[in-house]
Amino acid sequence: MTSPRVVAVIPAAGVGSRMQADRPKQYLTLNGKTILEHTIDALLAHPQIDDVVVAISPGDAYFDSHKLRDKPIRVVEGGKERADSVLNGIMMLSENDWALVHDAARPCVEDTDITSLIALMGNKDVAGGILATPVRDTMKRVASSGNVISHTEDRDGLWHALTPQFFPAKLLKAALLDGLARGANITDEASAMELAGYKVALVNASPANIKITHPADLPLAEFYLKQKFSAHSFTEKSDSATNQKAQS
Ligand SMILES: Nc1ccn([C@@H]2O[C@H](COP(=O)(O)OP(=O)(O)OP(=O)(O)O)[C@@H](O)[C@H]2O)c(=O)n1
Ligand SMILES: C[C@](O)(CO)[C@H](O)COP(=O)(O)O
Repeated sequence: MTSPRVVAVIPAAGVGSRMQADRPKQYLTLNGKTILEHTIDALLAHPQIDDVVVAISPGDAYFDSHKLRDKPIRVVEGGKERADSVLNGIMMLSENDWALVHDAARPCVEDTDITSLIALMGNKDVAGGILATPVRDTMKRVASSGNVISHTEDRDGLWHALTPQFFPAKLLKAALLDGLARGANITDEASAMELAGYKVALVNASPANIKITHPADLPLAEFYLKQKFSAHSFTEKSDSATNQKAQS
């Protein structure tokens, strides 16, 4: 029996209001490429990802000018909320596919972390999983309004959910439809799967996989992308050196 396909679904239909830029943040340029192109290229480059679906806003005025349709991807319309965009993307998948949902705003994702996440496909104890990183700061809860601390949250066992988030497309589609129908606040795929009663695993991943949200995130993402690129080119150089040695 052939193994299920892994299809990346990239929600890229946001407006980026918190970035306060002159365009949606996924079309801001870092190191010569748009954030969206960095993210698409990172997923297309992963050997275990079979297909890429991108959800863009119906009124997107940037996608075509950046020649992104020239890439081997499929494009769908995004929706009002992120969960709607994800659902529209998942509608393009077959029943046996696994969906690897990854924010367009996270271009710094490490391929090794994606590999670790996809390995969950063989784990029968969970429905799927997400990349995550442990909370490092003391976490405070403020009173309902204002900025006065009501108490300190126990941070033991607290994690930042990242993306990609990886589940069988059939289960995720049903969980999203049910969660949205119930009016639940679905801010990531795992919250829909948890609501549906599934076990979801965390994969401890690089904290460099930031979601570019505010202006201060841009230079940090630029730094991480440069690090990634130099690490990959070092690997390619050392691999080719090894191959040359093997052939000599
Ligand atoms: N209706 C929406 C809203 C968000 N997204 C995508 O979901 C990802 C994470 O969302 P977020 O960081 O909140 O992006 P925005 O919604 O664009 O940002 P903001 O909340 O600041 O407007 C982004 O890649 C964004 O493009 C989407 O596809 N469809
Ligand atoms: C999916 C996500 O990136 C996991 O942390 C996050 O929930 C997206 O939230 P946003 O408000 O749509 O940026």
